[in-house]
Amino acid sequence: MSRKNQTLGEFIIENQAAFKYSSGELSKLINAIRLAAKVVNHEVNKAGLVDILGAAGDTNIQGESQQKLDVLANEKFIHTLANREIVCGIASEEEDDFIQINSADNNHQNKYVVLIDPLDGSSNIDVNVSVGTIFSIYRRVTPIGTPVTLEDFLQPGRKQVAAGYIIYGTSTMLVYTTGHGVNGFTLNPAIGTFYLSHPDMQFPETGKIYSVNEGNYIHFPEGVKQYIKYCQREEEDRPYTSRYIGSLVSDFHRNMIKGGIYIYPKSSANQNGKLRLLYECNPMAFLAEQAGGKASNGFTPILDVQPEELHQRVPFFCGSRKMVEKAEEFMRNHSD
Ligand SMILES: O=P(O)(O)OC[C@H]1O[C@](O)(COP(=O)(O)O)[C@@H](O)[C@@H]1O
Ligand SMILES: [Mg+2]
Ligand SMILES: [Mg+2]
Repeated sequence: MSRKNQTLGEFIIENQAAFKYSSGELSKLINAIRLAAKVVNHEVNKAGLVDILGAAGDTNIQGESQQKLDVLANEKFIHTLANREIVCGIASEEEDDFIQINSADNNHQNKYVVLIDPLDGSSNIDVNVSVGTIFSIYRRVTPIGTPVTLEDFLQPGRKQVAAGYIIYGTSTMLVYTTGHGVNGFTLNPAIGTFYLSHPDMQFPETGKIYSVNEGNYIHFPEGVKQYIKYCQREEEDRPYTSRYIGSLVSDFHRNMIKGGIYIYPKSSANQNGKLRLLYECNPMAFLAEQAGGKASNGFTPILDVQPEELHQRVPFFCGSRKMVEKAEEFMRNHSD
């Protein structure tokens, strides 16, 4: 039974037995993510002091200008994961293709693939607003002893064995699930240890916060426009409050604690929206469902969407169950 203020290390060991394939490898993997999180946290916290603010000068496969911290966080996570004999492949927002990681005996014995958004909320890095890292973990489907293939990464979200995020905010937290609820751990920077501060996190069934970039309003589908109008009307428990940090991890985290909905819909400019299915929407959807919330593309649960490409985008509706259901109702009733 998890105890408040238990360390993350203790929690991982104690909960390992609850995991179906428990051979200790997933625990080692979560421990590696914990280590990489601390390394990146250290860099984020002193970002203004050393030369890691601003653009790195390259663009990633999505045509986005890479920030120096995007590149640094990407390197730290890949390096930390690759050196621990647990992963056979890594895919990242900042890498065009997936990275093959062979086991020390050269026999492709490792079982897990990891997909990461090394630095989420890149537009907020230089302005000292909270950012994050998102991770998603699958067991490979191709035979052990053979190199991983794209097939190992293009699994529906429902197949995830673990997912989570790190939020580098007023405090640094690691929030994750292995399919047995969602738990949040806060880093004590003085001693570099994560403690269980938010056991069994739950989305309130409904809330009064909506998060959407209204600057894109005119390009939104009619269903989203009508839902935003519904949120703003003086009726019942409305109007709701608009809150949009512009870092998915931070908007999600706030909504999970206070109740709310985050929407990044398709638009006339982006037919599939902006967020990436594999390393943004799937992990957040797994967390949302494990915390009693809901996540869809406006119609279908995100976790049931069959991925086709590594960096594919998907419209994203996520948060308190009743609010997402209401938004879906508007999408059904107001098709473009
Ligand atoms: O500036 P916009 O278009 O509202 O987009 C903000 C969204 O884009 C993101 O920054 C995309 O993630 P990255 O920063 O990892 O590319 C989300 O964190 C955020 O919710
Ligand atoms: Mg992101
Ligand atoms: Mg990113």
